[in-house]
Amino acid sequence: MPSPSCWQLLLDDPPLWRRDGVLGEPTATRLLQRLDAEVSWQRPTLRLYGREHPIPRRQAWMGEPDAHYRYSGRDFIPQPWHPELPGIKAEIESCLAALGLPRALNSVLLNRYGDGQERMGWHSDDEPELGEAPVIAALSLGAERPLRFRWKDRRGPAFNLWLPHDSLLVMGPGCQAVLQHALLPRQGRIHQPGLRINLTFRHIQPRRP
Ligand SMILES: O=C(O)CCC(=O)C(=O)O
Ligand SMILES: [Fe+2]
Repeated sequence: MPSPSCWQLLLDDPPLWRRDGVLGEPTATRLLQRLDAEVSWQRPTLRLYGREHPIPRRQAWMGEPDAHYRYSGRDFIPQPWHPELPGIKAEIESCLAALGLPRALNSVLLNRYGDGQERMGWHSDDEPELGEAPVIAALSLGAERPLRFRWKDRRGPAFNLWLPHDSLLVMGPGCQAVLQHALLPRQGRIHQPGLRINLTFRHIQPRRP
């Protein structure tokens, strides 16, 4: 069980925490390599202003069979868990319990950014399937990149949270209601990070018939 002192509280209200060295080495690097090689990565298209655009990254959606997810107008049926992931999920659930946020996670969105140009635009993870005040636990593997946050009502300045290899970011209750986040492309030769894979574990409320 991780001790709460390992956590850095990066923002108080709403709460954002980060914990480094979650899996340890060589586990974290081996997981990065296995996921890169073994996951069936997809590049779906999204419809924007009447035109289809391939997403600027690759992704995969995994979890329990009833954890359907609607995202940007598309229905995602989860793939079965990669064999490494149920153990990681259990570890992250005990991390959340240590923060006083007991949650049963039943799905994960994996994002694969091949280089610094691959990215994710501004959004909140506030789909109805995630329920009221969702908690999102995101494990970062590979190249360190900043996740940028901005306030929906512009009450304060935007800020970066750097996410190193083998770190866990927890976006606590309330984050999705008042903040948006984005993984912006990195410009310039000195800012060319390599492969990064991010796993955002979630609890999806199974759809009622
Ligand atoms: O890659 C990241 O760190 C962000 C991923 C994310 O925001 C998401 O999956 O909703
Ligand atoms: Fe997100």
